[in-house]
Amino acid sequence: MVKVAVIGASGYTGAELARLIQLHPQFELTHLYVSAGSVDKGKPLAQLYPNLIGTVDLPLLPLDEMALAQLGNQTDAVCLALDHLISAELAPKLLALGLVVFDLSGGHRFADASVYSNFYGFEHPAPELLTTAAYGLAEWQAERISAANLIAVAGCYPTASLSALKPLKQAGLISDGSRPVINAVSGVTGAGRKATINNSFCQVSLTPYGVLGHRHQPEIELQLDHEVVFTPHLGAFKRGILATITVQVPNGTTAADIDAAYSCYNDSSVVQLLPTGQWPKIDDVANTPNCLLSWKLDAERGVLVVVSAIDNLLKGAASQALQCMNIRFAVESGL
Ligand SMILES: NC(=O)C1=CN([C@@H]2O[C@H](COP(=O)(O)OP(=O)(O)OC[C@H]3O[C@@H](n4cnc5c(N)ncnc54)[C@H](OP(=O)(O)O)[C@@H]3O)[C@@H](O)[C@H]2O)C=CC1
Ligand SMILES: CC(=O)N[C@@H](CCC(=O)OP(=O)(O)O)C(=O)O
Repeated sequence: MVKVAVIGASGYTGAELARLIQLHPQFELTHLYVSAGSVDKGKPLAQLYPNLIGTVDLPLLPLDEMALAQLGNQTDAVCLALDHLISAELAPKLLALGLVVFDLSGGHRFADASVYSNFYGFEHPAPELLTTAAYGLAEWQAERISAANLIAVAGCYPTASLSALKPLKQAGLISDGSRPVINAVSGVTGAGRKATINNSFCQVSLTPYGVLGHRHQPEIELQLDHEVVFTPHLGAFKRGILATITVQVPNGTTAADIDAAYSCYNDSSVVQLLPTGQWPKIDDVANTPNCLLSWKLDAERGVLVVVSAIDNLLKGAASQALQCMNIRFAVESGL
């Protein structure tokens, strides 16, 4: 059994990940942590999430210096379901203890530290680590993930977008000089568990945010090696992301070319193509680890529309982290 602890376990992604690890036949969930001063320290996780009663019995422990120092003897891997800067500060300490670190935040997704000052609002505290991290988009980075001790689990919108776009890029089906246009809507759990005025029920409607400046635009561009225009939206539902992506394809592109590009997912149980004419819905992916894709081509005008749907807390975070853990420790799926 591989022993795993979760830090940030009372949050939305941490709680999902705790459940998935607990149910995995080859992982043992050892500890759940919150901050040293957390109002939830000492409470069983299942008190915060009663759907976990009988599944996860562990309490939320305060992560003080002593708990941190002991982790090296108590566990093999640690998952960070934390704010980006806190993750970036903790990761070097955990790696120094010999632990394998799976970071669900954006704290290690860029080799170039200047992205953190430009898009995240902080100077990265451990820039020397950034080139050692494997990007955790499971279907595309298995080789690097299997060899890394620091895995930067892919972002939620980037997962939806890249799952749709990478097969096209790989097949040369994105016109040179064009920028795919990604319009994506996320449910409110994407903003985390902490209450703010922007995620309060009566405030949420359907609106874009982060226009021409969201931190996921450079993440998508880096991993796609192609410029895009990305516009996120917040919608009045709990969980899920639906991305509608418009792509300019080269002259002469046929439906058979698109089919061939997406055949890379033929053996995937997670990323699945819907039959032509059937579009994914949020309800089809909420509470599942799947990414559902569907597309339509206007061959005459060279325009392709691809729709991609995921659960932001699962394929966009926790179940993707579990996929990465499966790859890193060479164990069976357990999803
Ligand atoms: N929500 C989503 O859809 C997605 C989120 N992510 C990323 O995953 C990370 C977690 O997100 P999410 O679950 O939504 O966040 P939440 O705000 O829901 O949870 C954050 C967790 O971190 C804990 N925490 C805060 N400070 C510390 C600390 N110093 N030490 C230990 N624990 C701490 C909080 O508990 P307490 O404050 O009580 O200590 C809580 O358990 C973020 O980086 C986010 O960007 C990635 C993909 C999707
Ligand atoms: C609806 C909402 O607020 N979504 C979050 C994205 C989710 C997230 O946590 O981003 P990472 O994947 O980079 O960690 C946002 O736009 O900041």
